[in-house]
Amino acid sequence: MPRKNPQYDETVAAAETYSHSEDDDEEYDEEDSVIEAEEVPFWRQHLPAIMIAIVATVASHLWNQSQQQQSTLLKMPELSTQKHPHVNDYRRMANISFCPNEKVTGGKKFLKPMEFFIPTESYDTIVKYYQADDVEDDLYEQLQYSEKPMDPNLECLKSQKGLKYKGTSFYYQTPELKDIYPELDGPSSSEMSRKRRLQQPPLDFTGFAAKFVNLSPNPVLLIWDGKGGNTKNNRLVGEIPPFESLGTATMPGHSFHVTPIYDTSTALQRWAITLDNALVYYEPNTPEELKSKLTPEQYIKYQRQIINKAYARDYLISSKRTWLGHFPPRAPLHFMHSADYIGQQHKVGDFSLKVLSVAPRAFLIEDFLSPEDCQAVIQLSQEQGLKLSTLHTGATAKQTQDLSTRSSSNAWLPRDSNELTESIYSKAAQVMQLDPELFQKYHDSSAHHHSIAESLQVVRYKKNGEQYQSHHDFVYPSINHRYQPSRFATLLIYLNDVPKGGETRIPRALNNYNSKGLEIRPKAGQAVLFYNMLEDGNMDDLSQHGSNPTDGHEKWLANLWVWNPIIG
Ligand SMILES: O=C(O)CCC(=O)C(=O)O
Ligand SMILES: [Fe+2]
Repeated sequence: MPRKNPQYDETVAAAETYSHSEDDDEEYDEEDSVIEAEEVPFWRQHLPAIMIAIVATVASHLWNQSQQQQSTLLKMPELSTQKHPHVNDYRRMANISFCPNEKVTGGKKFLKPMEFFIPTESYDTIVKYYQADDVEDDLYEQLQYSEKPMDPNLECLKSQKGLKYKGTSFYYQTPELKDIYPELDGPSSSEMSRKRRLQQPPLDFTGFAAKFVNLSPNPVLLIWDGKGGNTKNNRLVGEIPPFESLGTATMPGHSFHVTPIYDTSTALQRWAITLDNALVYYEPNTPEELKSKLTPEQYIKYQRQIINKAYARDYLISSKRTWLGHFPPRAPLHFMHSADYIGQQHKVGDFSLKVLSVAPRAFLIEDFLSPEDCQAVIQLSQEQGLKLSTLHTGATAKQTQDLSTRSSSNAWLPRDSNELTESIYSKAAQVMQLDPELFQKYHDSSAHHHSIAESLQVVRYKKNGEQYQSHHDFVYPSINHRYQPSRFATLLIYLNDVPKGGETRIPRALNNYNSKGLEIRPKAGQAVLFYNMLEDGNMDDLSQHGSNPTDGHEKWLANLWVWNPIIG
């Protein structure tokens, strides 16, 4: 997995090959990054030296960090290294059924049943998904399982006749304006005036998430063609290992291509991406060729992608949204606050959450921190030292710095830095109605079994126009991970008042009035909670957000990212 170690320069980070291991306490950073494609052959040639440099850099970083933390460490409860009970009976296959007359419903408003059809060749792969749940094979490492699968769905699957298997699951139906503004949808308004009054003004931001899948047995590089179609503007998005995928935020009409990893001048395939064609496949071989050519390990990975492709098509038809996740769909384990209409209030203990946006779900929490606490957090981050912020493109990519995308600096504060950070974590858990025990500091390879929260990321934007372009906070997990870990929710905590510029912007927030979507002016001590995932397990493309450039005033905020179901 990519590390967020700021010392990891882009050349080194690009040298990382894909791996499932969580090997230190490093955390993800955001996506949307690009680096010069021309650099790639260099690091390929120098791979051994670079690998040594990685080990040395990470080791020295960890050592520095442990030294730093020891000096500030307080007496905190012993952290568990056990798998937390909240994932104990987790089943990846829980939200689908292959049995006739068994409707799987999410049991919630806006969750609608849907049918999907997958090829019958995928029988073995489906059985293995059930078996992996039985034995908790979290990274789908076993090719064969000795135990017989237990799930009754398999009997139903076996008894199905036909060219495809039919299954049921559910999708989240994006609310419409009439749901969000019930007062404008009253019986008094005639059909004509209702239409006039309920209309999203054309949004001035048209970006969206796109996902690229590599169905070839060779790794490829994904390259954004850049502005103006000049090859000089080409930017590397990242490497896509065989039968894996890579996502990035893009704009309509932008084009991308893939190349072999040793020859960035040969475009194997090129796509112009649109919102209704935002999930694309590089598939140079026929299924028959692949069947004869692939190892059993590769073939099952290929099959997982084929099932996902079929599911994605049916999901798009039902929900009208791109499926950015992986089959089998799995609703988040964590509680999600509902958001029925703008202005709705939820009382949670000492806090009140006010709905700012229904799609995506975003809430304002006043008085989350006192002005003194805000200052103390800023000071703590300054003592630690802020470093230029970095970016990454998801589970399969590296990270880098791109000042035109993200120009701020940041510092990371673990939960147990002091009593104040400790209290921020308990408040965050309270606001999200999640178990505070799950918000642990995570620091070793078993981390994903016992924490759902990253360290607090304190961010400073200088006053001269620093910004963060629209991006998604979710990451795209590998298809070969039973938990499909991703950033589920973001809690933004504003640490100072910013009278002009620097607004948080959610540019695609559904609303009746504003072409800019939703803009939030930072106010010290206020927090904003939004979800990056939907209740059907898909990533929420509408959660795309950014920070407007500052305009004469510094901006300070803290990000707290919460993962579902655990940190991967
Ligand atoms: O600065 C903001 O308002 C948003 C920050 C953000 O989206 C991030 O750091 O991921
Ligand atoms: Fe963000």
